[in-house]
Amino acid sequence: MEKEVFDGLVMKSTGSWYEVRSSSGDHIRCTVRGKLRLKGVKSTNPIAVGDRVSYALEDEIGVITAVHDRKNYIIRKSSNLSRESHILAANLDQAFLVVTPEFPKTPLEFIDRFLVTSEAYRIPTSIILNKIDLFDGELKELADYYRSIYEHAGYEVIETSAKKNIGIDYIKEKIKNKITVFSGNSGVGKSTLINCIDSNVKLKTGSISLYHLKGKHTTTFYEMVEVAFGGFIIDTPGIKGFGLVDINQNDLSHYFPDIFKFANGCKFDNCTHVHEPGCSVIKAAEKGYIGETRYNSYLSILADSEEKYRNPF
Ligand SMILES: Nc1nc2c(ncn2[C@@H]2O[C@H](COP(=O)(O)OP(=O)(O)OP(=O)(O)O)[C@@H](O)[C@H]2O)c(=O)[nH]1
Ligand SMILES: [Zn+2]
Repeated sequence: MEKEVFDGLVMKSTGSWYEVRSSSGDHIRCTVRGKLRLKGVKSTNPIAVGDRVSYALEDEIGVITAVHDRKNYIIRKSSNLSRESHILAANLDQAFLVVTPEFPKTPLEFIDRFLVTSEAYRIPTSIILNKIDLFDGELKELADYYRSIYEHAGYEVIETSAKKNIGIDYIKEKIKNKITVFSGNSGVGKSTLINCIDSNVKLKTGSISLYHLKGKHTTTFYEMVEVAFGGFIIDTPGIKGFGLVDINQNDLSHYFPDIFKFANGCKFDNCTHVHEPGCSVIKAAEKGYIGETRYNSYLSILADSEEKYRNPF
């Protein structure tokens, strides 16, 4: 007799077993047997947090039989030397990048690099300007400066104070029934914020060591947590952006929507918008239509990718 197959959502992955949430909310420990064929992805882990899977039950244990098509995923190279990649999470509805203009200062270029990766992965991203309670008086200008840069670039900027309970209801509304990744530098208040959203949520990330021929190397697995009012949160402590995306120099401007919208006026199709004559991006930057800091980050990331191109190892 054919075994009954259920649909579930992967909440946790350790690389060897998975925690899958059933449609009724139970958590089932699952394994994978044999090889799961996945289209187009060469990765060390076939299943990641956020994956929707089919599984069959054998006694109390689930066996994952299929991974459903992903709408997106974030991936990291297993190591610098490796061609294999590790999928960190899949099917993300949105990312919240938590930043503070001071205490501690989140560098603008860090924000821009994060946004490049989230654009590349097609994950809608909002910027959360946290600790807004600290930015009154003279410091208000600084918060306004951050806000205006990213609103002008087309991103939603949400001001919050985890301490004074500002903006929290709005965040809750946005999280409801979605998979949301929280990211941001250490100390910006991610944990405090998440604790305000749902005080029962205790986020963890597990580090599991994998031994490769080239020596020890640590891989981080993400874990998803369900919030009481519906929805799932993934916390990504300390990571820089979503990790590596290989971006072709000609494609970089695609990931700056505020820059890319001017690119179709450029004289040359392969314009890098750095020095070319007849470049409408340069013109737009000079006229202030493109934010100065955004354009500078574009140049800086482009220079990095040129460097990598010349010295791939
Ligand atoms: N004034 C003020 N302080 C805050 C706010 N949110 C968080 N903090 C404080 O900022 C410090 C860092 O907060 P955490 O929540 O630990 O920061 P985190 O981003 O989770 O840091 P990591 O765990 O290192 O990634 C703590 O002392 C918090 O009390 C806020 O809205 N206003
Ligand atoms: Zn151009």
